[in-house]
Amino acid sequence: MAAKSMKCALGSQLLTTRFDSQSSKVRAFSVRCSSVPFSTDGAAAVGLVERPWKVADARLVLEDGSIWRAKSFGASGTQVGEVVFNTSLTGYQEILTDPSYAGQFVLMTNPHIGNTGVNFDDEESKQCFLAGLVIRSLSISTSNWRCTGTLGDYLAERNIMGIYDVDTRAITRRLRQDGSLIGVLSTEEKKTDKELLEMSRTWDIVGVDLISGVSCKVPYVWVDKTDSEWQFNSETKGETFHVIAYDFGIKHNILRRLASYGCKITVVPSTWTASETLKMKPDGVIFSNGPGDPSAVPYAVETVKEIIGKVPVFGICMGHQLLGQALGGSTYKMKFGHHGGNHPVRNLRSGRVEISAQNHNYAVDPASLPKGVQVTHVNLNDGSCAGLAFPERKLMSLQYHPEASPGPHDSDLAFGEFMQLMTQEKEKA
Ligand SMILES: NC(=O)CC[C@H](N)C(=O)O
Repeated sequence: MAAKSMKCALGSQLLTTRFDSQSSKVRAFSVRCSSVPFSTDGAAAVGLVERPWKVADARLVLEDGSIWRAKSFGASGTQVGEVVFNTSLTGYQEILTDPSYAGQFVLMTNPHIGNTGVNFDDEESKQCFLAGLVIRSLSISTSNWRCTGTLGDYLAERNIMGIYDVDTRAITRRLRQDGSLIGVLSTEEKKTDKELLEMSRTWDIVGVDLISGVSCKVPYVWVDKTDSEWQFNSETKGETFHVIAYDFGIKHNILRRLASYGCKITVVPSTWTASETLKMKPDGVIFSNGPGDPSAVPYAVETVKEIIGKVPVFGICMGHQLLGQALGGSTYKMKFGHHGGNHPVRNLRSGRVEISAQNHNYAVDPASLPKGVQVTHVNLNDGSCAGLAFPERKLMSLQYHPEASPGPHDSDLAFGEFMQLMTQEKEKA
């Protein structure tokens, strides 16, 4: 009798299914769990026998003095960072690999995370730069045709801490009320609550250059495109533009979308000078997304200043904030920022509302911008500036993510607008 065995690795657990290929009947089924939890309420579990899959106790100590007890998965140790909440329902792997989260703990408001595991295609950068992951319930099993591993193993291999069985709703309400908070996550029992609190109160993310830690070190050429189901814009002319993309922490899908629109792309480090860029005679320049405080990177603002007006430029998120500053405007820190795949934005030129993917803690103050700069998009949740254009100086920018990944694709047309900007410029020459 021909029998086959299918194995699916789930952390250090093993799920084995044996089936008879002639009768197609499952003959044996076993699940071994040692690191993947069932969701249990921490308080309710008191007095119960410890579950075998629990890795370690962890504490998240926030700077307001609150202490959140949780269970740990992924890496162990002690880590400090700013806690932000993300309202995306899907796409945790893209979120984990978005370099703009460097220095931050991402708390997912969706309570059930890990159910699709991880795969090779959903990486948005070569590394996880975030401080850690905070979730309510870690899925006991993974089920997806692309799955190549579990979330727990993925985080452990990348030395990223995660916690589950923590009241993510209560923390989110606190962050909404009081604003973003610095926190320290620790699995080290010998560290006292006081020590961890002290650590959270002496660390700061404002004024720190986080871009230099995530940017590439040398230029490289990007060629990968998105798959065919991403072809939303039938009006692309198929012209080839050479685009220089400044890597302030660039997400791969920005590069894939540009490649799909027919661009030849050279990615350059954040410190690449304007004169080196202009010498390469690009048709356009992208200023990418990136982590941290836009006021902490004056060298990048200088570079942007020297490039604008000379070639068409498109700023995305951090790139948009740097453009705002380069134009003479100012940026400010928001109360708790925007993080998620469900933010409504109004395109003021078309009147169209786009549901957008967002991830930022800073915003451009439109009142600080000089005459001639147009606010093209507004976030409908709080009225903040979500996009700019200055046709005279061939620039456009968005505070959010037209490349999605994860998130809705409503704003992909922005890449088409950038192609138009480059076409107009080519026609003038
Ligand atoms: N996604 C990004 O580029 C983030 C921009 C900036 N670091 C902010 O938090 O506002």
